[in-house]
Amino acid sequence: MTTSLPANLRAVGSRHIGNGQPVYITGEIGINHNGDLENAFALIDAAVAAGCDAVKFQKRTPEICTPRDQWEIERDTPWGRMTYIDYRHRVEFDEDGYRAIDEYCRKRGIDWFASPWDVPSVEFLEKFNVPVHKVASACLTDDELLQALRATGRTVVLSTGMSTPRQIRHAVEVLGSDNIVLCHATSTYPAKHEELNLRMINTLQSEFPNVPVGYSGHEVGLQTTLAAVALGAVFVERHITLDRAMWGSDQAASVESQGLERLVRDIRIIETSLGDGVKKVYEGELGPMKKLRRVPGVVAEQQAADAAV
Ligand SMILES: C=C(OP(=O)(O)O)C(=O)O
Repeated sequence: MTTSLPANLRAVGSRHIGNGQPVYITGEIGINHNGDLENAFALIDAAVAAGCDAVKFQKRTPEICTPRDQWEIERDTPWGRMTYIDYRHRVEFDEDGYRAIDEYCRKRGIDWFASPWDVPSVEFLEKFNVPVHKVASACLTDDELLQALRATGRTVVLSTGMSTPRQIRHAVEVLGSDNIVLCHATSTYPAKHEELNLRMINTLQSEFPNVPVGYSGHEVGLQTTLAAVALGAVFVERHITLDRAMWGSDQAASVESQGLERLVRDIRIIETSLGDGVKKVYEGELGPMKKLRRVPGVVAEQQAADAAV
């Protein structure tokens, strides 16, 4: 699993995340499937139609992830009134469910992975050949979980919402910097634009120069995620939904299928437009140069000489 790659690239199955690679775009299904495999398949279809590289889920062991004092609290759900712990089970897929998802994603030609929220969920996901694991911002301080993820040898995407710089540094140390992708995030749903702090992408790039940096967005709208790509994010994750009005805590801050198509289209345009930062005179500029420049230079020779330096 861990191979010797250039320092700023990370393996994701047969692909790579990092500079010079297409942005790895993930449609975060999370629990927006509401425990229904047909919804999950429809969301996978939407991600494939948009051109996403992957879909993502969240995997929890409800008894570990739900504080004991919350278990018996009753709530109204689309499936009737039930306790919180029963609801948490209702939105989890079992092994058969994930086998069906695995098969469907293979058939549709898209990667899938998940954020395990506890150690048994890491073991559960390891039964599948997932290309990468993700650490949710809420789990960044869970050293036991990070150690279990490190032991898998797979690339780990570490989200950094709701975290202090010291906590981020510690998590990077526990995971090891050579096998992770860092992800800037603000963990509010939806996140306010004035709290997105997108320049953190550059701060993370400077502090961890050999670690690819991405963005996990929870804002309303698409422009700010595109700005994240313009700032150099090489991994992007947005929640996706079949309908923002559906029941569920993450639906309202999610992107519907048409928005997702626009997002992927525009990310591909931006990444192509960013180029390599090396100045050149394009063939197509020679005609306008001839017409518009009063003092012609010797472009071809100079360009060849510059390239030789
Ligand atoms: C909540 C998650 O991630 P983030 O913190 O990036 O939103 C997750 O991956 O489950």
